[in-house]
Amino acid sequence: MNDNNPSLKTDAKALEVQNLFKQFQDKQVLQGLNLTLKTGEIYGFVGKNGAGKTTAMRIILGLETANSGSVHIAGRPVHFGSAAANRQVGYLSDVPAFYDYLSAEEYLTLCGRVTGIPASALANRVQAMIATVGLNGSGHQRIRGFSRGMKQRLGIAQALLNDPQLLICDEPTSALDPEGRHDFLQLIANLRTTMTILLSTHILTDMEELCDRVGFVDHGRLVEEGSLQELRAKYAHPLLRLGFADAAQAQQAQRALAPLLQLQPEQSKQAGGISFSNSPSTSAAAQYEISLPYSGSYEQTAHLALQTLLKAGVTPARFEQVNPSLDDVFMEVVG
Ligand SMILES: Nc1ncnc2c1ncn2[C@@H]1O[C@H](COP(=O)(O)OP(=O)(O)OP(=O)(O)O)[C@@H](O)[C@H]1O
Repeated sequence: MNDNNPSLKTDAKALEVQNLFKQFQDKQVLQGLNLTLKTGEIYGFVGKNGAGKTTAMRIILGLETANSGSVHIAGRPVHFGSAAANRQVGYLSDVPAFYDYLSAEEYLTLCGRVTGIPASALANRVQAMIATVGLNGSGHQRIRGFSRGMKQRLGIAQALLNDPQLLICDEPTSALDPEGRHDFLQLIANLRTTMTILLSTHILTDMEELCDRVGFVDHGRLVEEGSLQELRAKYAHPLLRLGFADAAQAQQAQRALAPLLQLQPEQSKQAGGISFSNSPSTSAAAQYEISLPYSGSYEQTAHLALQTLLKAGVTPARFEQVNPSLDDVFMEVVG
């Protein structure tokens, strides 16, 4: 697929957003957003509700005007309402809308006609897309009977119909159950290297496996970006997490470990200290929990912590190494 796709063979940036500003009434939504996607990468666009992700995506798609700034796709400028831009980009919304009295094949054929795919190529293209998204056998079925996951697959088929250089997915997994999410993410992973993909999401665990890079947007600005490895190294410190059977043991452990790690017990977890978890939903041992951030070797830290606890006469009910998740990094950057 995409053998004729020039963006995958040139040095032009797949997407270049420069200094984008957008105001709705008196609300400044985008405040100098810069975003550059390398050709062929999968990029996670992450931000809290209202950070400006959808607005940015709509401007990239030529569906919304910007007050100032520029958007280029594969070196070509995008203007509001520009059909040329739409041809280069495939778009999938969180809950795509269809004419659900049509079958998947009829719907894709209609979309292909509207977007000008030559009649001679259309039938084959529709079948190829149905196969790509794993809807074989369901092409004749009315969309009305499709599950959400199937609809999302059909949405991807529609987005890919024009052989876009850039695929933009806005919260594509938010309406799916875990199995639907898994299948959808696998489908996106299979598209890796055939095109450039920009995915916005709140479900950060979905990004962990999939994205080559992640960018955090906050108040309409890109505040940080990098590979997960880079972001973890910069922001997220690994933890030793220890669970205790009761509060007394946890407090005793806390006193013993505090001088060892040169941390004051009253420091908050965010400040890199020791904290108690008292979530009623967790097991007894997990309710009295101490988290110890560390840098350097896990083995050395774990030995030291265990020796200290044994000396203090406290036995942890649970002892685990916790690697920071993307959620932790996100909280650190925009929390
Ligand atoms: N057409 C509009 N008119 C007025 N305000 C708007 C319009 N579109 C978006 N906004 C406002 O712009 C802000 C950013 O919205 P946007 O949808 O871009 O954020 P988002 O990061 O995609 O958030 P979410 O994850 O909740 O979709 C919000 O405060 C929203 O209410």
